[in-house]
Amino acid sequence: MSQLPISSSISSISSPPQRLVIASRESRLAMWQAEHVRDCLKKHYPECDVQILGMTTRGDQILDKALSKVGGKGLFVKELETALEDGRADLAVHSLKDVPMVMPQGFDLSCVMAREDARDAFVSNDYASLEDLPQGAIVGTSSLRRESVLRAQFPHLEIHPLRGNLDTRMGKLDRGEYQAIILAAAGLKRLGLEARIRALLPIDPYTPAAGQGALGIETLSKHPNIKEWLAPLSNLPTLYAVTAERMVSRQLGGSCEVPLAAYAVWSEDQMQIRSFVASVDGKAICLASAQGSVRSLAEAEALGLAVAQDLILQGAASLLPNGLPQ
Ligand SMILES: NCc1[nH]cc(CCC(=O)O)c1CC(=O)O
Repeated sequence: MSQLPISSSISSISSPPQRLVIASRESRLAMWQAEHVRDCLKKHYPECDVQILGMTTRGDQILDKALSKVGGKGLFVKELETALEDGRADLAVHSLKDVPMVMPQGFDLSCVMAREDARDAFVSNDYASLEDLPQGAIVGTSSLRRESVLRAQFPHLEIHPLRGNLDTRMGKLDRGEYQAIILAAAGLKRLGLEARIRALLPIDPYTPAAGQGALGIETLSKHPNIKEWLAPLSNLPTLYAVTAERMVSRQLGGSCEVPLAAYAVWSEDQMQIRSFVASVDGKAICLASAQGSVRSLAEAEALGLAVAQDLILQGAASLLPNGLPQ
C-alpha cells in the first residue's frame, strides 16, 4: 500500500511570510519604489516584518559616462542580486526598464506590478514644448532612443548627455546647463515632481523603452515561497504588456547601445504593440506594430516575437552594433 504524500500536501499550503527584506538602490526613486512594495506587502501581510536594505550599485557610482558606454542595464542590478544570493534579502525591486532582458541563471523576474505612466516627459523652465525650443537649444538625455527621435523630429536642436539620479538631472536643468530635458514621466510622478512636466510626449513617435514605468521584483529561483507571496502584488495587464515588449527587445539583443523602443497595451484580451529600432542620428528607422488577441503569457510572447520578426525583415539587424543575437 502506498502512503499518502502528507508532507508535500501540507507544504503546498504555505503560511504567510513573517519577515521579508527588500534590496533596493539608494536613490530617492529606488527608495520610493521599495517603500511602495513594502507598503503593498504590509497591506497583504499585516503581521510581516518588512525591511528595506539600501545599497549603492556601480550604475549609481559611474555618473560621468553615457549608460550605453559603461556596461548597460546589468549595472544597476548586480549588487542587489548578490544580496539575494547571500540571503541578506528576499526580493529586489527594480525599475523594469533597467532589468536585463535575459535574467541571470538562478534569478527570476517573479512579479510585475501595475504600470505608472509609461510616457516620456518634456521638462523645461523656459519652454512649454519641444516645438517651442529655438535653433541650437540644448536638450539633455542619455537615452539613445530619445536622442534618435529628437534628431529625426528636430534636427536644429543640440542633444547633450545627461546622467545621474532624478534630483541630479533636475539640478542640472535648473542651473541652466540645458534648455530642456527628457525624463520618464513615471519617475517624476512617483517623486511628486509631476508639476515640473511641461508636456507628455506622445507614444508616436516617442515610443517608450521596454518596461518603462513598470516595477519588477526579482528573486532567487530557488526561494521556496516567494512567488506565491508576491502573487497578490502582480498586475496582469502590465505583465502581458511588458512580456511582449521584453520579447521584442530580447530578440534584438536587448542592449542600450541602440535606439530601441517597445510599448504595448493590453485590455480585454486584446494587445496592441508598437516598436522601433533606429540609428542614433534618426535617419534610419524600422518601425513595426501589431494587434492581436492575447489570453496568456505565451500569446503575449508570440505577439512580441511577430513584431521583432517584422523589424528584422525590415533590416533592423543592420542597425544593431553587434548584429542579431546568436
Ligand atoms: N534609465 C534610468 C531609469 N530607469 C527607470 C527610470 C524611470 C522610471 C521608470 O521608467 O519606471 C529611469 C529614469 C528615466 O528614464 O528618466
